[in-house]
Amino acid sequence: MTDPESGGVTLIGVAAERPYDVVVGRGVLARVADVLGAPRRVAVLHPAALIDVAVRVSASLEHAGHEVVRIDVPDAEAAKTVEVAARCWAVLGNAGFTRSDAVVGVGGGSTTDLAGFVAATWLRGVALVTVPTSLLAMVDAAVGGKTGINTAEGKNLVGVFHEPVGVVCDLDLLATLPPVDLRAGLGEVVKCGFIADPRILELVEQEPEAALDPASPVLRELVERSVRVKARVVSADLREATSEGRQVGRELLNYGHTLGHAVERRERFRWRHGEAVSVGMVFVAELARAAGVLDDAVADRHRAVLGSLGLPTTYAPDALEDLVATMGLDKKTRGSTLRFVVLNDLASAEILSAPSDELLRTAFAALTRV
Ligand SMILES: NC(=O)c1ccc[n+]([C@@H]2O[C@H](COP(=O)([O-])OP(=O)(O)OC[C@H]3O[C@@H](n4cnc5c(N)ncnc54)[C@H](O)[C@@H]3O)[C@@H](O)[C@H]2O)c1
Ligand SMILES: O=C(O)C(=O)C[C@@H](O)[C@H](O)[C@H](O)COP(=O)(O)O
Ligand SMILES: [Zn+2]
Repeated sequence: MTDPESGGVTLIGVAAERPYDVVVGRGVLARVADVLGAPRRVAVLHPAALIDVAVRVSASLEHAGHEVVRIDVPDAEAAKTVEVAARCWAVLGNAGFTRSDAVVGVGGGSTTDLAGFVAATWLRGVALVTVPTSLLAMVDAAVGGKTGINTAEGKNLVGVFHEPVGVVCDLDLLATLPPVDLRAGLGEVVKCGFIADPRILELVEQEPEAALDPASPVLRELVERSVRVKARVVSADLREATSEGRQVGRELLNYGHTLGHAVERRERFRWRHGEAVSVGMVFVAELARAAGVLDDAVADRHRAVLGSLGLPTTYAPDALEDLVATMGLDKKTRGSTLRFVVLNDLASAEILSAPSDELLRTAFAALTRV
């Protein structure tokens, strides 16, 4: 819903045990204090690169009477480790954080995933507000309550569901986001287009350069549409518990992630998440085509849309065995049965279980062809 009284701020509701809003607008950082309400201790987690934003958020919290502790965490995936979480727990313990206190994550998806994990685990759960600063975190990571850290065995293997009490997306922050990270965020935006909102695909196809411009109204529309997709899917299946047979619940949001997460691990997290998901979506499109469930037009559209944004659409030909081993630990896998979210049409998905080696090889061969 857009609130005309609030200067073009859009509020998108998420139905959780305690429903919350995603605030989307420009110059909206002060809303963090509104979300937190009565004064308390607040830990603001942020990477050094975003200290200016963290200081602004902290100042507005202090102005509202909160007692703020800032915690500088490593940048990007280096934040998502048990060692970093333990360092944050130590700060909270030493500062006397109780169950009435709160954690605020200011940063990209890596920071909000870590902040969520720390908030979920400290005293078995304190309030969390996410302040996503990257496109990817605004449209995906900061919304929906999935928190997590990585282990040597793979991506997000340790984590809990812990919904934020609010999400504040200040679009002005995208002005400083490096273009490579903006592009990676569009990987998740395009995912939302394929799984639920084809208008997103049309907007990107019509003006890919506007999608890559942080000041453009097109990008704002893409953000709002993507957040709506995420909010709708999450609200219907908060704990990713309702995929049954071929029915797809929250696992829908994992489109492209089965192979994508394996690529991230294989690349030692030097690839951006959104880049790996881009390759992962092309792979599942090829898998669905090879399995005879997806027509050529929709399958080909994956490569075309992602390629028009400069996202990767091919991968190393010799990697399949290694990737299959890593996918064995994907959260959708049951026993030794690999399960993939595939499309049978635009905005229509099903689960493809236990694909044969031949099917996997066929899809992978198509992915490695330039
Ligand atoms: N929990 C979820 O539901 C969910 C969903 C999608 C992705 N994720 C996770 O999110 C992570 C990826 O998030 P990401 O792409 O935001 O990566 P990121 O957090 O690593 O941020 C990318 C880079 O952008 C910088 N940055 C962020 N905002 C900036 C700004 N406004 N100005 C300048 N620099 C800025 C960061 O410092 C970092 O160097 C992955 O770990 C992924 O697994 C989680
Ligand atoms: O919110 C979800 O559910 C998602 O799957 C969104 C994904 O974009 C995100 O990368 C998520 O962190 C992946 O989750 P995982 O359960 O596969 O670790
Ligand atoms: Zn993702």
